[in-house]
Amino acid sequence: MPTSAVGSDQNNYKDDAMTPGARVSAAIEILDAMSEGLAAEQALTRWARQSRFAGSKDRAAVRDHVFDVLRRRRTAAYYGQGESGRALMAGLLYEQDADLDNLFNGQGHAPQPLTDQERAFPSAPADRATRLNLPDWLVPLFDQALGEKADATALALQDRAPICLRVNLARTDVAKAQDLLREEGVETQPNPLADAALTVTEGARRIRNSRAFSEGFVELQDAASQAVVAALPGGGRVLDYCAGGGGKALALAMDGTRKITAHDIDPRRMGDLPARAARSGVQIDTAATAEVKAGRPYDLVLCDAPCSGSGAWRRAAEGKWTLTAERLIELNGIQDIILDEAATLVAPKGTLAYATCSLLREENEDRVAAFLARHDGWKISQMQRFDVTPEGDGFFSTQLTRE
Ligand SMILES: C[S@@+](CC[C@H](N)C(=O)[O-])C[C@H]1O[C@@H](n2cnc3c(N)ncnc32)[C@H](O)[C@@H]1O
Repeated sequence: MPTSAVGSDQNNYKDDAMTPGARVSAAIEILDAMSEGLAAEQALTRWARQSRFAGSKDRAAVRDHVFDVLRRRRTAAYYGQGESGRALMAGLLYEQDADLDNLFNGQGHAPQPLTDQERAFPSAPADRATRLNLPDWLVPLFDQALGEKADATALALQDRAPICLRVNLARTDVAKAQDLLREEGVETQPNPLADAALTVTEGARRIRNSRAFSEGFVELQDAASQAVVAALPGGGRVLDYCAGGGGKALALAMDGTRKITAHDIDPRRMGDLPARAARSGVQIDTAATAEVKAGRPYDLVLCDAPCSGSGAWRRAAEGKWTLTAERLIELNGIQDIILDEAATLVAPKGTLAYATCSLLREENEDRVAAFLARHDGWKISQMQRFDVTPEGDGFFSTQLTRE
């Protein structure tokens, strides 16, 4: 075990064995590893393996530093006057008004003190894209999609996302779930976006080990994502066409009125779904593409399509910097194919629901318009946009019905 990275309790494997400065050094090391091509999660995992001395609070603090930089990479680089891990951390901490002298003090494993040149932080950026922490090419797309909300939305994406839970109403009610969570040190408050949604206000790191979670009383799920499902028609045969890990399928199953089939082009993504469904006490069948076709028609087909994830860039901030115009066009092609395939599976008078966690018109309204231009006999029965807020992620959903 390295010794100088830890404080005076270095042999006790405490939750917070590292000094604040050592945590900054760790974040710098991880950001530098990312500039050599590692993804954030890979770089964090590698650091954690090499840093067994770090306690859970240390790991959480280092992770927060890294993801804070990813959300604010452009302003961090601007204030830090460079792209190195050290420059990014200095820029971020300057922007956060942190005590730089204390953090960059060269003691133990803390980073060396800032040089005079590093300390010459520039004044606030005049450039709009930098100020909004967006790549240049995305600014017009934000303007087109969000109009006067564009700046506020981009700025909201700089902050940490809320941690939301879905109370499994198949098992319990909201008040009982809150009590159960409270007994285990997790404080919550009702989230206005959906009846079963809670926002975690304290003890988020205890959720995964809690009885409430392990016994299926609550699931981690963004509140806007829950609201999208809550707006869907109840009853009947339902196909979750892009089920992935099954978050929406589980939410769909909760009211017990629907017979649910989950499908994904990559069935491995649904690998945990049977266990998650069993834990939640709900029934979800998984099916391959051929079985899904044989089993048509469905009263409701939900397409929770792959997308840029721009509405959820607070959680997956790397996407903001790795998305390209070419990839966006590629995603649009996939989204069109999914809608075309799914439309063939919907019963007469049935509903085709399309959802993305994207903010961009290209992935949302434009895909729906293109679908309607390709297919006669469908009409929009509902269309909703969810803003990026302290309550939930940005989302888009449309319900199309067969005339
Ligand atoms: C946004 S994710 C789904 C998330 C999931 N619904 C949830 O709530 O946890 C999109 C999923 O669509 C799947 N997918 C991509 N192309 C597809 C296609 N042509 N048909 C069906 N699924 C597809 C991907 O494998 C991915 O798992």
